[in-house]
Amino acid sequence: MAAPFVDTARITVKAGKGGNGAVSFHREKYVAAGGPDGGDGGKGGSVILEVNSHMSTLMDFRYKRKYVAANGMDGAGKRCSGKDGENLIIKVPRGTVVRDSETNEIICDMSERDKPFVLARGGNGGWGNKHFATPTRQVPNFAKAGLPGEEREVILELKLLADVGLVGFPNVGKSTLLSVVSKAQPKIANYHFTTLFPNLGVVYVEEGVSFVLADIPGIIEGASEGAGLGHDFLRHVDRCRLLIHVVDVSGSEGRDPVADFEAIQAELKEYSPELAARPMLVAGNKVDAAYDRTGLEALRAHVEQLGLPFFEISAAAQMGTRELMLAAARELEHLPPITVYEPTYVARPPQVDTSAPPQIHRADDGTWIVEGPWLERLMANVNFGDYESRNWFDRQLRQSGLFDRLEEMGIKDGDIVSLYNLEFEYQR
Ligand SMILES: Nc1nc2c(ncn2[C@@H]2O[C@H](COP(=O)(O)OP(=O)(O)OP(=O)(O)O)[C@@H](O)[C@H]2O)c(=O)[nH]1
Ligand SMILES: [Mg+2]
Repeated sequence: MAAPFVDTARITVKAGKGGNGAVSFHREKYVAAGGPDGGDGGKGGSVILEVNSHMSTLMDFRYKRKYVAANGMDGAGKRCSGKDGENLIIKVPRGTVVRDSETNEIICDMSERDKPFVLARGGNGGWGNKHFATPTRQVPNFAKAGLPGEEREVILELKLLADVGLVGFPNVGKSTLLSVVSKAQPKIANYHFTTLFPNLGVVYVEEGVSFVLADIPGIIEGASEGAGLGHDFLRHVDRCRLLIHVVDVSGSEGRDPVADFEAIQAELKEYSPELAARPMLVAGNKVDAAYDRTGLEALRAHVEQLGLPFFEISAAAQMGTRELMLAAARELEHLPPITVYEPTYVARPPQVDTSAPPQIHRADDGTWIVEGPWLERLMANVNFGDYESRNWFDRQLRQSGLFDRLEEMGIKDGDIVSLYNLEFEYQR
């Protein structure tokens, strides 16, 4: 499978514990009772979030879920303070929103923020006994322990996923286009619904000019009623500033480009009128195979009449693709970011028949791999950025009997379960 698309992750962060203060007394030859000289413990390291603008997904967080900063060192004699624990810096893509996993409250929004954010504060070091000598207590035989560091579980969600989104019927060459203009390697095949999860790629247009391009599953007529993969995954292009509508103009499948174009426009409108009205470029693809140019020219006339720019391309032969990307970059220059976080569309989860038993096998590394056609459909329709949608997904999984099956097979707490592009630790 191509690099999975991850727009949400759950991680635990733990700041370092403060070092303990020391109990120690000054010792020197011929000095009988030296005073207390126990040093303080060092401060525990904090866990700090920082934006890295080169990251565009939350992928890394699938593989590492626990982030622990270093503890402070204990104090020592001779008034030596313990060393502070080192801070742990976690890099997140710009646009990451951090929520508390229990209350779902937004802790911080790393969209506009260029300053680091302290997510979990390190515990203070304990005082050494040198602080506790008083005229009446000359031999303080105690010191303070370091304080624990903060620990919390948070959910990272990525918004502003891509600047430009590819939309169109299945099999028109959206993934091929992404693969030739970026380093992304989405799955490409000559059948419908090759792409099940969105793919992202960074398009470097010229020095200093780049944007993120998203390739999503194809949509078909009736998608708003749940046909094909439905249209819920359009949420992944909800926040794209620009859409590129890809149409197959080769006439190879006996399709009419103008009718195809209009059918997709209608589905976009059905999903969200706002999205349908987004700035759009239209790409007539597979011109290399368009032996009859009638459909192509009809589409060009139709699109230009609507006032939309039209591009003739062959993604496979890389013809016209650079011009298209340059035009996209030029458009983006004057399109403001879309910062509404809450999706304008509330997902209506489709009916998914989960009665067929899933296929389960155990990988060499112990991961439980779960596969099944209904699972694909669940995955394509869940929006992990949306609380309701996540709950719906959880419910469906539970009802499917998957967890009972896993328990029969001997799954233990802490084992990793992998469902397509989602991995989680099993907890009873
Ligand atoms: N002749 C020709 N074939 C192309 C071109 N671009 C893509 N194809 C072929 O069209 C088929 C579908 O390409 P994909 O890129 O997988 O299409 P898609 O739109 O991503 O399809 P879904 O993921 O199913 O929505 C593949 O067999 C490609 O090789 C092109 O410019 N010319
Ligand atoms: Mg595809």
